[in-house]
Amino acid sequence: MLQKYSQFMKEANLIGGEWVQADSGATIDVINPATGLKIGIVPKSGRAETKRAIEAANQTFLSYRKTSALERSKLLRKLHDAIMDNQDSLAELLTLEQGKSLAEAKGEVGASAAYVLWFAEEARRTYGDVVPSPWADRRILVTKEPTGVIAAITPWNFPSSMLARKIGPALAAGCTAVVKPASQTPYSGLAWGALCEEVGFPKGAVNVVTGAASEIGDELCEHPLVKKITFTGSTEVGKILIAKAASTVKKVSMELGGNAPFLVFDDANLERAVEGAIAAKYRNSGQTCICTNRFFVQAGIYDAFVEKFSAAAAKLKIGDGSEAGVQQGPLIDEKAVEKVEELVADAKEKGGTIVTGGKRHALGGSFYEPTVISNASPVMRFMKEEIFGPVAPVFKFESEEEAVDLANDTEYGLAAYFYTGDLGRAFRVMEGLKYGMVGVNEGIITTPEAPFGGMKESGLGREGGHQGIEDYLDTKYVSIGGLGL
Ligand SMILES: NC(=O)C1=CN([C@@H]2O[C@H](COP(=O)(O)OP(=O)(O)OC[C@H]3O[C@@H](n4cnc5c(N)ncnc54)[C@H](O)[C@@H]3O)[C@@H](O)[C@H]2O)C=CC1
Ligand SMILES: O=C(O)[C@H](O)CS(=O)(=O)O
Repeated sequence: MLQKYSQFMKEANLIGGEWVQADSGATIDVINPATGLKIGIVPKSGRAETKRAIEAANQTFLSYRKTSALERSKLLRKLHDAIMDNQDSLAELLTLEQGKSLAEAKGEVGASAAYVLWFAEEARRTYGDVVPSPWADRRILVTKEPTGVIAAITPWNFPSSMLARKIGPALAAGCTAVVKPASQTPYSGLAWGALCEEVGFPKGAVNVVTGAASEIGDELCEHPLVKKITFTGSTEVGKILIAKAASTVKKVSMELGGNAPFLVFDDANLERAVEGAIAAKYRNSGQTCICTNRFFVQAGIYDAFVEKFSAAAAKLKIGDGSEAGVQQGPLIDEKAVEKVEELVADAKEKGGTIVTGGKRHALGGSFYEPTVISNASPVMRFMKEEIFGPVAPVFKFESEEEAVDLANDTEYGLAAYFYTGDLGRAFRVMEGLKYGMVGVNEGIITTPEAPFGGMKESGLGREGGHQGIEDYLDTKYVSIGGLGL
């Protein structure tokens, strides 16, 4: 039973340090995906509220940018501690609005804190350069300065950790932020606003606005005081934002859609591959941008893999994420289930065999059975379309070259995984895959120390790693003469 979340359930927007309602008084209902019941409301804000949030963020930026790196680092460490001190409450809120199991929600909150801690440390390492001057009487400096007001637009599938990957580096660099969480999962983002206030970030450093996505998005993309758009979500929306941001030449970071391949070679450790496959497919009920979308298994190990993988998938415990032991919750909404049903029907029409699952769960609502489909073929929609659900199509391949070609046959390039016991094959395949992130004999790879991001139409920029803060800094070259040297 969820009992601790209410303290963070903010039903208002945070603008310039004030918790306010929409100008019109309009609200949006927030629904628990597990029950279909309303859990609360949030303001339906629009352009006017967003404009005020941008202006508040800019006013605060004028002073916040002058804080020392050490000051910012200490504030971020306090934010890390506050998140961890409230991990259970924040996890309950996350499960309530998004549906994932409490265990996964706790993991996401922990990951959020880990990203904040990483950028607390990175805040003090935004080094510039002193360059040997070509002129005897001049000195050359290269400095790093905070970009300014940034706009962070986040998805419903990881409403906390996706924000951490944006707010963390922004505040570390000396930027201020206007955040637009997904309307399906606004409370985690609003809780971030409350936590930032609680630990002492100045009023206006973090502003959180909920409401009509396109209205808020247009204001964020068009307002001249917003210097950067950082977005996590679908490639379709990412392209809209890139185009709109062009009008004022804003910097953009885009973490977009995926179509992850998972290759299993005959020489793989089968038990390890099955364990990695379950983790890489069914985390968050398959609703992650780096979930495996296509399994490619070499002919010699195909039947054994399908048998063990489907048996493991069938054992997953399905239910309301707030219940103890639940491993897979509901999909986010009815539309998501209908998309999954379409893709499964297409596969069956084109010769796919349902080995386990393949239909809505007996719990009803937006629960769907963990599904494995064998005899998958490249003519199926799975090959090109992101499933974003607990369905695993398993394709067979003969040669290493064929596997890499099949894996790369997509406009996406976010994450890829493969299992092999052969070192030479590991390097050939790692270097042949056109993806921003590759798991070798591992199905879970995300960590703050590493740069998260994709190639091709999976995005621009990186989040995490030492690269993650660079997107929030501007480089300035200074040539100093008249020194009488
Ligand atoms: N590359 C990555 O790290 C990740 C990518 N994704 C991708 O996101 C998708 C699922 O998440 P969704 O939230 O459904 O994606 P979405 O693209 O529909 O929405 C993402 C965010 O953009 C907002 N939005 C939608 N239209 C907008 C507009 N015209 N202007 C401004 N904001 C707008 C939404 O309200 C939400 O806050 C999948 O394609 C998934 O692959 C999700 C998580 C991580
Ligand atoms: O939204 C997502 O899919 C996340 O990027 C996945 S992860 O960062 O939690 O691995």
